[in-house]
Amino acid sequence: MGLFTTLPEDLTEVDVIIAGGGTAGCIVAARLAEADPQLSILVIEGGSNNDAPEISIPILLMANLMPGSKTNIFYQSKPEEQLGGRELIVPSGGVLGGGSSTNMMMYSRAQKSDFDEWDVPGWSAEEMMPFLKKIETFHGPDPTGAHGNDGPIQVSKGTFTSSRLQDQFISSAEKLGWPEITDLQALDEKTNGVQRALRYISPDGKRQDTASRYLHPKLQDDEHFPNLQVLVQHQVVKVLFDNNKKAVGVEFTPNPLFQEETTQPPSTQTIKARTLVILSCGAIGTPTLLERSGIGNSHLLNSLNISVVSDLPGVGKEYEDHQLNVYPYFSSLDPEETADALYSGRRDLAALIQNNDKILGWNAQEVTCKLRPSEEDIVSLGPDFEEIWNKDFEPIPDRPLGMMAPVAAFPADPSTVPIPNKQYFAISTFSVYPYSRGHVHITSSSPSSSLDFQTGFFSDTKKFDIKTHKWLYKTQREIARQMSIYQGEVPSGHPPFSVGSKARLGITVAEAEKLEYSDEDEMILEKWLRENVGTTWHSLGTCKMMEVVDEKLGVYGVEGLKIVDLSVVRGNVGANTCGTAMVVGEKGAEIIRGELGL
Ligand SMILES: Cc1cc2nc3c(=O)[nH]c(=O)nc-3n(C[C@H](O)[C@H](O)[C@H](O)COP(=O)(O)OP(=O)(O)OC[C@H]3O[C@@H](n4cnc5c(N)ncnc54)[C@H](O)[C@@H]3O)c2cc1C
Repeated sequence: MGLFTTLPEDLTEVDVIIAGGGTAGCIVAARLAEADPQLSILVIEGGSNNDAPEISIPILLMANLMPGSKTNIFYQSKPEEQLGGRELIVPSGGVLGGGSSTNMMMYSRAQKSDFDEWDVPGWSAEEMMPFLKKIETFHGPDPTGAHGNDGPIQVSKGTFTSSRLQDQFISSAEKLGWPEITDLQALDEKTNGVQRALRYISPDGKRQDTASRYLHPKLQDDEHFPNLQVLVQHQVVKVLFDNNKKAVGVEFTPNPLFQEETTQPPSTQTIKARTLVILSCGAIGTPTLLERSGIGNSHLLNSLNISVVSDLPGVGKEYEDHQLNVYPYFSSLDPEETADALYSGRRDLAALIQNNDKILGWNAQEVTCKLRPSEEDIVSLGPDFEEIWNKDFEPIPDRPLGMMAPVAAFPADPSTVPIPNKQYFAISTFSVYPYSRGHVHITSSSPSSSLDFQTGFFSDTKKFDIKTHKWLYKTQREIARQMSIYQGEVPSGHPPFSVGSKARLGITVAEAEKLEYSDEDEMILEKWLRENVGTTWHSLGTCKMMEVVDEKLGVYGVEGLKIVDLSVVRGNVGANTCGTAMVVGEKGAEIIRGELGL
C-alpha cells in the first residue's frame, strides 16, 4: 500500500501533489487516480492515517475533541473582545480524511439558493446536482429522486435511533409551527421544517469518511493504482514556484506532533510536481499555506519578509463559521436511550464492541432542522433585524435562519454532569448565514508560529447574529419544554435568569404556555451568549472563488496551482458543511480531470 510516514528516497517528482488529505483532498486524489491510473499522485497529509477506533466507530466521536486528541487540529483565536475576551478553540479535522473522519456525521446538503447565490459559472444548483448524487449511496427516503444510488459514501440512519427523543422533538416542533419534512436535502426549495436525522454512517454502522470510502480502496489496490501514494504526518510548509510563477513543487516537514521531542530544528524536504499542485488544507490551513508561499495581501507578506508571488488581499480575509450554542436538559430517558451511560463509563465499551452493539453505529443526534422565524418573531427581533430579514431572507424562501439538532447525551465533559447516573438530552443550535466575519493570517513564515486568527463571532454591527441566537435560544427552549421527557434545564448550560424572572429555569408548559423575557432577561441572555458561543466546526470562505481562485479553482496570478476545499466557497450554506466540502471535491476533481485531458 502506498501510504508512508517517511517519503521513499526515490520519490522526488510526481505529476500531481495534493497538499492536505482531508475531506475534499481524498476525493480529488481518488477521482484523478480513477481517471488515469498512470498519473502519479502524492497526497501529503499533516495528520496520521485514519485507522483509530474513535474514527471508524461513530459513537466514539467525542474522543476526537478531547484534549490531547491527535485527530483534530485545535486552531486557537486571539482574544475576542466581543466574546468576553475569550480565545476560541476551533477544532478542524487533522487526520487522513480531515473533518469527514472526525466530525459528528450529520448529513445535510446546502440549499438550492446557496449554490445559485454564489453566482459562479458552472457552480449553479442545477450544475452541482449530478456531483451531489455522485457522492452518495442513499438509504433514506427519496420522494423526488434527488439522491444518488451508487456513490462511495453511504448515507443512512445508522444502526440506532433514540426514538422517543426523535419523536417527541418532532411533534413538539410541529406544535410550534415547524412540520416534519420527509427530505429537507433535495434542493427543491423546501425548508422551514424538521427531518429525521440521516447520517454519514453505513447501514451496518461504519463512519463514511472520504479516506475510507474514496482513497483506501484504491491505495490497497496496488495492481490497478500503483501511482497513488500518500505521505502522512507531514505538513506542507510552502508551494515552490519557477521564474514564470508556475507551481513546481512543495516544501514539507515532519509534523512535530508525531515526532520524538528534540532540540534540533525540523528538517525540510522538497518534492517536485510536473503538472499541478492542489491545496486542500481546509479553510484555515489553505490560506495560511498560501501566505507562507507568497500569495496573499502584499502588505502583510512584505511585513513578514516573504517575497510576494501574487498580491491577493482576499486570502484569509473573510473567515466565516456557523456559530454554535448547545443547551442541556435533564430527561426521563432510560440509560439505553442516550449515550450518557457509555460516556460516563457505566456501560462497558469493550463489551459493546464485542457484541457489536447497535449503539456503536450512532451519532446520538436525532433530527435535522432548517428553521425560519414567524412574522411575529421577526418583528419582535427589532427594526435592524427586520431590515436585513426583508432584504436577504424574505425573498429567498429556502434560506433558513438557523439549524438545530437534539442530542441524546449531556453535551460536555461527562465528568461535569450535575447528577451522575442520570440521562440528559441537549439541543444544539447554530446560525447559518452569519453577518460577522473574522480573518486568519500567518504571523511568520514558519508553520509552527501562532496564527493571527479571529473568528469574529457576534461582531456584526447590526447585531443580526446575536439576535438570531436569541431567537434560537428561545425557540429551542419552547420545543424542549413541550417534550414529555423534559425534566428541566441544566443550570450550568443556560443563562442565569433571576429567580423572580418569568423566564427563570424550570417553568413547565403547564405553568406558562410561552416564556416571557424582560429587558433584564434579554441582557442576561446576550451576555451569556457572548460568553458561551463556540464553533460549529464549519469554517469556510477564506479563499473565495472570483477573489482568490477563478471558477476553475486556479489561483489568480500563478500557474499550476488549484485550491479544492471549503475555503473557496463564495457564501455560506444552510447545512452542516461536510456535504459541501465533498461536492467541492467532486466538482474540483472533474474540473482538473477535464483540464488534464484524462
Ligand atoms: C468536530 C467536527 C464536527 C463536525 N460535524 C459535522 C457534521 O456533523 N456534519 C457535517 O456535514 N459537517 C460537520 N463538520 C464540518 C465538516 O466536517 C468540514 O466542513 C469539512 O470536513 C471540511 O472539509 P475540507 O476538505 O474543507 O477540510 P478538512 O476536511 O479539514 O481537510 C483539511 C486537511 O488538511 C490537513 N492539513 C492542514 N494543514 C496542512 C498542511 N500544512 N500540510 C498538510 N496537511 C494539512 C488537515 O490535517 C486535514 O486533513 C464537522 C467538523 C468538525 C471538525
